[in-house]
Order: sequence, then structure tokens, then C-alpha cells
Amino acid sequence: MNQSKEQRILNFVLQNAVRGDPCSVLDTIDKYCSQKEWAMNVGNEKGLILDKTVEEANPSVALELGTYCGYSAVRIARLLKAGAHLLTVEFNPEFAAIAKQMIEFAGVQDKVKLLEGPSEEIIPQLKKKYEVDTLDFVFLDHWKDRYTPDTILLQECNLLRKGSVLLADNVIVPGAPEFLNYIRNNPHFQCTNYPSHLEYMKVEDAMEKAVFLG
Ligand SMILES: CNc1ncnc2c1ncn2[C@@H]1O[C@H](/C=C/CNC(=O)c2cc(-c3ccc(F)cc3)cc(O)c2O)[C@@H](O)[C@H]1O
Ligand SMILES: [Mg+2]
Repeated sequence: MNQSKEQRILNFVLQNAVRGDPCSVLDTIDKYCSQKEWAMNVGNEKGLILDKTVEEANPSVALELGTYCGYSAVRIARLLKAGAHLLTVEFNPEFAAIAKQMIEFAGVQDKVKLLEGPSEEIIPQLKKKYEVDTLDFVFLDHWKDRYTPDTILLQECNLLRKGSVLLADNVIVPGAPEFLNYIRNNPHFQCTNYPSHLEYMKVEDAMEKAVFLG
């Protein structure tokens, strides 16, 4: 059975990156996906916006929706302070297995908990089963039509506190129009748009930051 693209990306990392070095893993994925096979990692340009947003939020507890191959999980985890952790949610078992190996190779496994399953099932379990009080930072990068329902679900589950930071990828391409409409017209969120480009392409994209006002 021939390999998946995601397996090829992981193999390229295992053979070319430096074990235990998150930056080397990120650079190696970016090299492969810009030169050999495009893949939907947040990439290095939008990755810098993600970095700055995470550093500014300096989260103790972070959540990511849509792990995929683990690129942004490694990107976020490498910036977390001692004792802080990232919960990342992925419902495709093949992608979850790839991401788990990617996270371990990068050496950030002690800061990352990969939760396998659909976000709509996992979010309501975060408080009781995963001992979360509130979330300091949330990165939305899963199916674009799920950004709004999951943002509503986070609020219904009392997982946001005054100052919680949401960052959404791809609000231009593929686009999340109803999320932008929802979040920008919601008085409980302060929104900022960050124009950028689609990963590995000269196509315009953007990220949207939304700070919960309580
Ligand atoms: C709905 N609940 C869910 N719960 C848990 N995991 C979920 C999930 N939905 C999706 N996922 C997972 O997230 C990932 C999905 C991400 C969806 N992302 C995109 O479609 C996307 C797509 C593009 C893209 C842009 C241009 C283009 F021509 C083609 C693709 C670029 C991106 O940066 C993207 O993020 C997968 O790993 C999937 O299994
Ligand atoms: Mg994306």
C-alpha cells in the first residue's frame, strides 16, 4: 500500500531534522512542503503571527483544534513556559498517529497532550476529564465551518475567561466568512485581523485574533 503524503512528510523529518530540536523540525517540514509537496501546515509566514500571539498571551493552558501533522502543535509548544501545556485535538487516527511521532521527535511531548476525537465531543470533556479550568489561548485550524459552532461551545462550557485569546487560521483562504461575521459582530470579543499569505504560496490569506472580554 503506498504511503500517504503525511507519512512522507514525517519520514522526511525523521531522516533530515535534528531529534529534540523543534525549530529544526519546523524548518524541515517547511522545506519539504514548499519544495516537494504542498500541505496545510500553518507555515513559516503565518507561523510568525502565531508565535507573536502565543508569546503575548504566554498561556498556561492552550488548546488547538485540528492537529493534522503536528506542525503548529510543535510551533506552539516550543514557546510555552515551564509547567504550561497544549491540548491538541485531532479526529483522524492516521493524522493523530503522524502528529504523535512528530511531537515526540521534536522533543515537546511533555508539553503536549494529543486528544483523539472530534472537537465537539472533546470540548465538553475538557473541564471534568482533562482538568481544565479555563483556556488562555485557542488556535482554530480545523474544518472552517466548525470555527463558529466550536467558539460557541467553548463559551457554553465556560472555558473562556476575560482575556482568553482565540487565533483563527485561513479566514481568507479557504475562508471562514460566517466565523468572521459572528466574531466581529459579537460584543464579547475584541477582534484584530492579520493579513498574510497562504502557506508556501503567493496567495493572500489572513489570521483573525479575537480576545474574549468576559
Ligand atoms: C470538526 N471537528 C474536528 N475535530 C477534530 N479534528 C478535526 C475536526 N475537523 C477537522 N479536523 C482535523 O483538522 C484538520 C483539518 C484542517 C482543515 N484545514 C483546511 O481545510 C485548510 C485548507 C487549506 C487550503 C487552502 C487552499 C487550498 F487550495 C487548499 C487547502 C489551508 C489551510 O491552512 C487549512 O487549514 C485535519 O487534520 C482534520 O482531520
Ligand atoms: Mg490552516
